[in-house]
Amino acid sequence: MSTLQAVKYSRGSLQVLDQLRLPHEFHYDDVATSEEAFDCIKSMRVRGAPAIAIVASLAHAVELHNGSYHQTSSSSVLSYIHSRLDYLKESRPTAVDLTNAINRLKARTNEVAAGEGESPEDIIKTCIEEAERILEEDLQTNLSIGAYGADWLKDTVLASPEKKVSVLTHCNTGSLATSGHGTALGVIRTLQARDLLRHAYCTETRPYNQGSRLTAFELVHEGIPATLITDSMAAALFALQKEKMNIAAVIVGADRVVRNGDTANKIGTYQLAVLAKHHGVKFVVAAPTTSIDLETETGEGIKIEERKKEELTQISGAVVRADGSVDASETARVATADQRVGVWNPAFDVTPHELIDAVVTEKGAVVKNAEGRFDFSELLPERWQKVVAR
Ligand SMILES: CSC[C@@H](O)[C@@H](O)C(=O)COP(=O)(O)O
Repeated sequence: MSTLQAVKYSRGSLQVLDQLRLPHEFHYDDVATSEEAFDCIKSMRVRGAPAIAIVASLAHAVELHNGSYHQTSSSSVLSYIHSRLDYLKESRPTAVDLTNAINRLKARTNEVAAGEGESPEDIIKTCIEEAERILEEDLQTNLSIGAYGADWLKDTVLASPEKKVSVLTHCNTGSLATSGHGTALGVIRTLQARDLLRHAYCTETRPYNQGSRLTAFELVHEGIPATLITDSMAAALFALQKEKMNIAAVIVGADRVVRNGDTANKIGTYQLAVLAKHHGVKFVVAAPTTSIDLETETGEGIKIEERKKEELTQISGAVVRADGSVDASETARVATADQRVGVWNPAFDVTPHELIDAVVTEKGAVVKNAEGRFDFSELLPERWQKVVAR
């Protein structure tokens, strides 16, 4: 079975799967410039914190590879690269992976430019190679998150190995949101591979339906036993199915985990954390360390993206024929509300750290300390030092 690929990259060429057409149609767009990447990210043809960072970095790498800078000085190439990266950073504000990737590319190109006799070509080559490393590292990162997450759940909620665990997830955090395997969905995949998973539930994830369009699709594609629910069914699921199905954890991804552990993720995550607490279900955030923002102290400092009203008042999909089959060649956009109604459409919410039991990263699982706070100083000693030194 082939794994789903959000991006296809070789040096000088980037193709990005148009996720707005899923699950009915597979179509890759060529993305060769920063402008094309900006549009692709903003319109959510690619989405998910790690995938956004990967597409921005690689699109700029492609742009550099295909450009001609032979007559330019090192300093002008450096400032060109940095201005393109700054532009890309504005495409979506909440996921910090993008900012972290851009800071990494800037720091690496600064380092090379500061060396003696480095040519514009050296700076360009460095930027391209660093962007490629971001892609390569992400897959390994996700596999590690999967392993640490499955270990943590096995140690924490599995009464006995025979008693497999069921979990609920929200939004999409799988291969389509990353370079492969996924974060929260990566944990579910690893549980399944270890024969520890009883059942996976996924929410529809209104208003953009990443859960029904993407996660449900990935779960079916991977042959994982799964059930789709609407966001509003989570409380009833815990009340009526928790004991029977041994639903032991909610596992979600993150767009930004700040210093005290408060976590921004897809709208609807916070209400799931409240419900999980009420029903004695563990609440786990699975995210790479690139989603951790040590600069921001608490969730109050996170900028939440607000999106256009049509995401609530309209929906698009493939046409269903009278016999129940889906005609992928015919799509329709339909109104689901009076188009004049006022709309509030925050794309993310912040789950307070009090409601989170563990943050699972590629370096291990972090739980709260005796004071009830997450402490990332041991996980990220260098980044921590830089922050506290300020
Ligand atoms: C591994 S992706 C983690 C998060 O980015 C994901 O849960 C999420 O909130 C995605 O939001 P989206 O608006 O689809 O980019």
